[in-house]
Amino acid sequence: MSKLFRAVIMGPPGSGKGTISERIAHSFGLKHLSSGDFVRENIAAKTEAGVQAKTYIKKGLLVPDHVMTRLLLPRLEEMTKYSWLLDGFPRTLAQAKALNSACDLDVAINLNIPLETLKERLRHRWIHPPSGRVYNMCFNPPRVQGIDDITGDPLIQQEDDRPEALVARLRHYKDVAKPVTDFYKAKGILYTFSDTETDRIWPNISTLLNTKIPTIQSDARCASTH
Ligand SMILES: Nc1nc2c(ncn2[C@H]2C[C@H](O)[C@@H](COP(=O)(O)OP(=O)(O)OP(=O)(O)O)O2)c(=O)[nH]1
Ligand SMILES: Nc1ncnc2c1ncn2[C@@H]1O[C@H](COP(=O)(O)OP(=O)(O)O)[C@@H](O)[C@H]1O
Repeated sequence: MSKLFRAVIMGPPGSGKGTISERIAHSFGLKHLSSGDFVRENIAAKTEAGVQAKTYIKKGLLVPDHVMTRLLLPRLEEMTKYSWLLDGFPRTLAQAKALNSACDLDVAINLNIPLETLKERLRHRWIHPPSGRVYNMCFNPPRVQGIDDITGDPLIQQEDDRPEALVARLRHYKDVAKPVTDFYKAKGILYTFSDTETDRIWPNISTLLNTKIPTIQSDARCASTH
């Protein structure tokens, strides 16, 4: 039977999901699917779910589960031929259950980063909102300070990356994420990585995926010869 590789990556805001997802996509040839990008695409295309999502995002809220799953699951159906890594979804147990009924995951990567580290990182985070590109003035600065490398547009700092807002976001994250990590732990696919530096976490994730991906893709190759 053909078997592709399917993973999710979870972690609090600023834990490095975006950064690590890019490295995984690049090193292992998986498609990096970001829920935030899907939301932005749907808003730009003015789909029904996109119009609904926009009303929540404008207020700085998470998109409700039923809107999010309606927006995301059809996109995953378009990906049945590909191995992928999903970043930013699921964020709640309801989303994890919806995803579970749509596909079988191989691995759930969970990033566990100390609060002080997250606060420090997000203080230095600058973003290019139209593309979602993220910079860090210490870790991966833009070529010209305050300017997006690709478009030359000015970069901005997000309101909710301010320290006071961040503590509330992180507390909320913990409450909502715990049932999701418990769900994946019970399935035996949860892999938690704890450190203060992405560069120290990355080799461990790479080792894990090296053990998981070759076997799965060789299955897929056998299947494709029939
Ligand atoms: N100093 C330092 N900064 C890092 C490290 N890894 C990532 N960063 C930076 C890049 C960004 O400015 C910020 C957050 O990283 P990401 O945007 O990759 O995180 P994530 O996608 O989890 O955040 P989000 O859910 O979008 O808020 O921290 C690291 O090991 N050290
Ligand atoms: N799984 C999800 N559940 C609910 N809302 C989501 C989800 N993924 C993305 N969103 C919405 O889209 C916005 C942008 O997502 P993302 O790019 O991941 O950025 P952020 O770092 O702000 O979470 C989020 O702030 C949230 O409102």
